[in-house]
Amino acid sequence: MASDAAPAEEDKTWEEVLRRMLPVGAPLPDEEQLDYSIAVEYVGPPVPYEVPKVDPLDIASASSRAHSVASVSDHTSSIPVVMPINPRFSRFGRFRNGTFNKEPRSPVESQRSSSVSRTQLDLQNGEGEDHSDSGDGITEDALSSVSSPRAPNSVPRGEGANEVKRPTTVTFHTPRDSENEEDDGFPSPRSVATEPVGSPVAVRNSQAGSRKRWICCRCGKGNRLKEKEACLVCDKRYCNNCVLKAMGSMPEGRKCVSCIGQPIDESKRSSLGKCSRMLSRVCSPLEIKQIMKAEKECPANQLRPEQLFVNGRQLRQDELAEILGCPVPPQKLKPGKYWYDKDSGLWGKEGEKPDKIISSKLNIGGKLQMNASNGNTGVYMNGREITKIELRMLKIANVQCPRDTHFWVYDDGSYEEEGQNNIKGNIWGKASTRFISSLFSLPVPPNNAQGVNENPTNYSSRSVPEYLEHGRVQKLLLFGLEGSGTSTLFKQAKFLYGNKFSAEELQDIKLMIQSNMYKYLSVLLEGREQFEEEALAEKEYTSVDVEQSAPAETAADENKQSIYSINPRFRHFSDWLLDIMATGDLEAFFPAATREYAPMVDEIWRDPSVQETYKRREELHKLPDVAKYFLDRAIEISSNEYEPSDKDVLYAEGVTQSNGLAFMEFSFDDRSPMSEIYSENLNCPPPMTKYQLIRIPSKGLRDGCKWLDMFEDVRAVIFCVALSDYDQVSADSSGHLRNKMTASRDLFESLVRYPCFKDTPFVLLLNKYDALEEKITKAPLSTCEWFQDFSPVRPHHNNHALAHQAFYYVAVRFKELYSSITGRKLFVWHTRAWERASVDEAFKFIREVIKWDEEKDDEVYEINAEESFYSEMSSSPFVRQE
Ligand SMILES: Nc1nc2c(ncn2[C@@H]2O[C@H](COP(=O)(O)OP(=O)(O)OP(=O)(O)O)[C@@H](O)[C@H]2O)c(=O)[nH]1
Ligand SMILES: [Ca+2]
Repeated sequence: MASDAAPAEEDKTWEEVLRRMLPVGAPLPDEEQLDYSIAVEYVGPPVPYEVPKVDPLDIASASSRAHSVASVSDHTSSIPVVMPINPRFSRFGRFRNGTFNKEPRSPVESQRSSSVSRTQLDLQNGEGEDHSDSGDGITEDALSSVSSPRAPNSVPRGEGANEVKRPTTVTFHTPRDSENEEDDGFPSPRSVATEPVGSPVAVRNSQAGSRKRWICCRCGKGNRLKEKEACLVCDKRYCNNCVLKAMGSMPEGRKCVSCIGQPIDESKRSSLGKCSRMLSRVCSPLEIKQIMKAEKECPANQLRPEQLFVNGRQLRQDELAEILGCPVPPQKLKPGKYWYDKDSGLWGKEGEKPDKIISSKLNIGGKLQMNASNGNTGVYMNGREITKIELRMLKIANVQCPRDTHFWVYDDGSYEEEGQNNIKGNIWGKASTRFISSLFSLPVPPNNAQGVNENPTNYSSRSVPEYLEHGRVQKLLLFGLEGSGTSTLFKQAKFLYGNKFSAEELQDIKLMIQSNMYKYLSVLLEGREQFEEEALAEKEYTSVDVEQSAPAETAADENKQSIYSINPRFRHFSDWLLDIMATGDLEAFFPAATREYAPMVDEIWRDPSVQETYKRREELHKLPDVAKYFLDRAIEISSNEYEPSDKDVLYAEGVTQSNGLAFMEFSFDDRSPMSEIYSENLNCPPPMTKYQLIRIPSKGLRDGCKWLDMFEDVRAVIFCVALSDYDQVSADSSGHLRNKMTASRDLFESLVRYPCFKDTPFVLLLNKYDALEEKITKAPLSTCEWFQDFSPVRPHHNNHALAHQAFYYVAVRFKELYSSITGRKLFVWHTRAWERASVDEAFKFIREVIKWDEEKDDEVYEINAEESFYSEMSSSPFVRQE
C-alpha cells in the first residue's frame, strides 16, 4: 500500500545533521557486545493486563542454574565473579511468567537463545543495567575468601565457629548454601559480623559491601527468589517470616526496632510511604495504611533543616516549616543546596538553571547570589545572572534583554527593567512562552491564571493533589520516518488521554480534509494519464500485428481507448486540476471551490478509469492509504455542514503540523497490578503521572535538530517504524531509491547514537501491523536486504502466523542493533495505529518501560535473573493475539 512518500531530502538532512552531531569515531559494536546482543535477553517492562497470572518461577531450576555457574566459578577462584543472577526486581514478574511459554519461538529466537552461554550471562550481569549490583556481587565475603588461599593463616573474620567451616574458595550464597546453614539456630556469621557499630550511616555503608542482598538478616536464610523488606535506616533486609519480628509495630515505618528514632537513608526518601508487595502480604490493608502514613509523617523521617541550604545558608527549623507549609512548596525536596528567588518564586539547585517555581516571598535562607545559577549571559534577573537557556526562552517571549540588562520579575510574571518604574510586560502572558519553557525544562508558573489556551490538555497542575504529584512532567519524544504513523499515534493519544479538538481546530481540520481530497484526486488523475499512455503504447504495438494480418476497419477512435481512458467530459477538469497542482497553488483555489466541484469529484472518482488506476495504487507514490476513505465520501465531505468525525480526524493528513513540533500533555492513572492492590485496599485514588508527548516531525527536521539539544531530560524516546515499509522504496536526496525500512533503521541508529539520549530508554513501535499481515504472503520479508536471512520455521497456511514471525524477526534485528550500540535493551511493541485500543496498549507499555527504568535503580524491589528473562517474552507482542 502506498503511504505518502517520504520527502527523502528532508530525511537525509535529518540523518546528516545527526551524524554530524555524533562524536567523532563513535564506537563501533565490538564482538563482545554483539555477542551479548545476540542473547536478546532483556529486562522488559511487564504487561499489566490481559495476561493470566501464573506463579513465578521454577525455583529448582533457577537455583541449579545459579549453582552451576557458581561452581564453575570455583575453578577460577582467584577472580571474584559476579553472580549471574540479576537481583533486580521488576514487580510484575509473575505476569511475565504467565506469558513465557505460551508462544512458539521464532527461528531466530530459539537459535539465539540457545547460544546464550554462561559467559554471556556473566557479561550481562557485569555490563547490563545493573551496575550497583555488579558492585555488590563482589562482596567482602567473596574477597576475603578469595584472599584466603594466599594467606591461609589469616584469622577468619567474624566470631561464629561457622566461619571456619567455610570453604576457602569463592563462595556464593546460592540457595543451596543457605539451606546448609539454615536452622542452626544462630544468625548467619555475616549478619553477626555486620552488627551495627557506630552510626547508622557507617553501618549501612559497611553493610552495603558486606551482605548479600538476598540473605535475611534475622534468620540468615538466603533465598534470592523472595523479596526482602529493607530497613529505611540501615538497609538490613528481612524475609517475610522475620520482617514483623525485626521491625515490630513499625511506628516510624519500615525500620528495625533498633533503628527507630534514627534518620532515614536519604536514598530511600522517595520510597517513603510506598508499600512493597511483600509487606502487603504480611500486613492487613489497614495496618499498611497506618504504617505508610507513619512512615511519611513521623518526625524522625522528615527532612531536617540542617540538610537544606538555601542561597548559601543552612535553614533553621522555622524556615523549613515555612517552606514545607507554603501553598506551593518544592515537590520531592531532597537534602542539598538550592537557590531561591523570593520575588519571582524561582527555585533551583545551586549552580543550575531554575527548576521550579514555588511560592514567592518566603523568608528562608540567605540572600540570592548573583552567581546562584552559574549563568554567564550578562543578563540579570532579580540580581541573579541568568543561564543561557533562560535567555533563549526570554528572547522567544520577546523580552528585550541585551547584555547588562538588569530586570526585575515578579511572581505573576510581570517584569520591568531595574530602576525604571514601569511594567513592560508579562513573561507568562503568552501561552507559547509557557509551552517553550516547558519544552526547555524550565519551570512554568503553577497556576493557570494567565489564560493558557495553547496548552491543550490537563495543564492545571495544582489541581492535582500533592500526593499524586510525581514531580515534573515525563517527556516522551516521538520520532519516525515520514509515513511511519507518528501523526496517527499522536492523534490517537490525544483522543485517548487529551482534550477534545476545539471548534476552531475542527474547522481547520475540515478545510484540510477538503483540500486533501483534491490532492488525492490529482494523484489519481496523474497516475491515470501515465497508465493510459502506457496502455495505448502497448496497444499500438500489438495492433501493428493485428493490422497486418487483418487490415479491417479498426476504428482509429477505438485504438485510442484503454481501461485507463477517462470520460471526455472530465478531461477539462482533470487538466485544470493537474495544472493547479503543478503550480502548487492548491490553497488559492481550495477550499473555496470545494462545494462547487464536489459532484465532479464524486463522478470522477467513480469513473472506471480512475477506479482502475486506484487498483494500482501501490505504484502511486503519493497516495496515502486513506485516500479512498475520503474520496468515497466526496459529496458529504464537501458540504457546508460536514463535521469531521474522530475517525476522519485520525485519517486526515496534515492535522499535526508536519513542520512544527506537536506536543500535548496528559495524565493518566498510574495504575498497575501493584498499585491496584493498594489503591483498592487503601481507598486512595490512583496516582497520576503527567506525560508530555512531543512529536518530532519527520519533515522540517532542520529545525528539529536545534530543538533536540533541549531535550536533555527526555524520559523515553519512542521510535515509530512502519512494518509495511520493508518492500517500499523512496528516493533519497541524490535521487537514489532506498528501501524505506533500512532508511528507518539508519534514522533510528543516528538517534540512538545521539549523545543526549545516552541514558534514555528507547521504545520501538512497529506500526502498521495490519498492513504487514496483509502483504506478508505477497511480498517476502527478505525483499528488504536487511532481512535477507529471514526464514520462517515452517510453511504457513495463514498470514497471521507468518506476520507474527516476521514481526518478531524485525524486532530482534532492531534489538540487536540497539544493543550493539548501547549495550542495553530495546523495548519493542507492535501497533495498529488506526485502532485506538492498540495505541492505548502501546502507551501502557511505554508507561511500564518508564516505571521499569525508574525502578531498576530503586532498591526497594529485588528479583532474580530468571524473571528478567521472562520479561523479554512478555514485552514481545505475542502476548496478545487477535
Ligand atoms: N494500514 C495502516 N496505516 C496506518 C497505520 N498508522 C498510520 N497509518 C497511515 O499511514 C499514513 C502515514 O501515517 P502518518 O500518521 O501520517 O505518519 P507520519 O508520516 O509519520 O506523520 P507526518 O510526518 O505528519 O506525515 C497515514 O495515511 C496513516 O493513516 C496503521 O497502523 N496501519
Ligand atoms: Ca504522513
